Amino acid sequence: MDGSDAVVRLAAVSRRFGDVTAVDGVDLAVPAGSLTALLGPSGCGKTTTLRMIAGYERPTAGQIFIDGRDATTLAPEKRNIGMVFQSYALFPHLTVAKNVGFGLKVRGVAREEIRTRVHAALELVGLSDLSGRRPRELSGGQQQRVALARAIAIRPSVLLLDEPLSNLDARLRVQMRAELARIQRESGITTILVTHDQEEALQLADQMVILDSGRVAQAGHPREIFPAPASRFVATFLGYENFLTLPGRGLVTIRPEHVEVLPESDPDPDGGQSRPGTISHITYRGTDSLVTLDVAGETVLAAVKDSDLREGTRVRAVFPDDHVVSLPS
Ligand SMILES: Nc1ncnc2c1ncn2[C@@H]1O[C@H](COP(=O)(O)OP(=O)(O)OP(=O)(O)O)[C@@H](O)[C@H]1O
Repeated sequence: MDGSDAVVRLAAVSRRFGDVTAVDGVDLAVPAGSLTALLGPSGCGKTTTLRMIAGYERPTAGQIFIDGRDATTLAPEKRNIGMVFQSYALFPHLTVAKNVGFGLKVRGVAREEIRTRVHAALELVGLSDLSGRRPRELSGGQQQRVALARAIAIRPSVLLLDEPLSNLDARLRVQMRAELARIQRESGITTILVTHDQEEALQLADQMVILDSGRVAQAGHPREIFPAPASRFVATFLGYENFLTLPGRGLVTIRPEHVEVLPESDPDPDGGQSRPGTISHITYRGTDSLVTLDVAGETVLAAVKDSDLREGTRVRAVFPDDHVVSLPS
């Protein structure tokens, strides 16, 4: 897309802090109603990018457009942005309803209208019954929903979420992820989510933007990126663990669950290449076992279901063509 229908657009945006270039020439277009996930390892520039969109940080170069307007130097409160932080930042002395209505009150919205919008926002996040409680009387997941409702109630042009699920325990995180997907779909609100969790991005995003040292390493729909990472960096970040050179293919990667382990005496299979190797280690993981193979001095990981395999056994590691991804070397 050329970005003309984008709610948020970044054009060659950079941000330096002294010698550190936190964000380095990022172009980004976030279409209306979509969810874009900014993703990458610690220090890659996710939060700085989000803070520049929110207006808490100024770019040292480039431009930011919101709703088609140049917002590069606009104050945060003039940007019509809803934000949810890791810490939720709820007001402890205010009830849930007052927390959710806070942004509307400071914007001078009439009392009746505030009541209607607070009700709708609490309904959307499934908290209508708890509107009179204070934040300390809520679970982490419920506080999270209040923060979301508060951000949505102002009807922002864009909702910015900075690692919103990272303070929740693993089970709740998975539940809230599904809930966030539903809320975003139902509200149709344009959303930018910062996360270092690739599963979260894969599940939620219409567009994934993977950052590496402040630059866009790859951007696209999860279904495009996941099967075809453009570089070793992206592949590693998406959980591809095997990197090896295959004749006719050059440098390739393959996920452990796609490597097959056969008896050494088996013939080369159709539709794939294979290598003899030795099992150096087996880790039982409940639903499968992770088998570490030494293949001519290279380490190959294979996730196998049934395992009467033993350490020290000679085997054949098979790399099926349709799961082998070529990488630039
Ligand atoms: N105010 C600042 N002053 C100096 N350096 C900064 C500042 N803010 C960020 N940086 C640096 O910019 C780089 C990018 O930081 P940023 O917080 O954007 O990364 P991140 O991808 O959000 O990381 P994390 O996942 O750890 O939060 C890092 O090297 C960081 O140390």
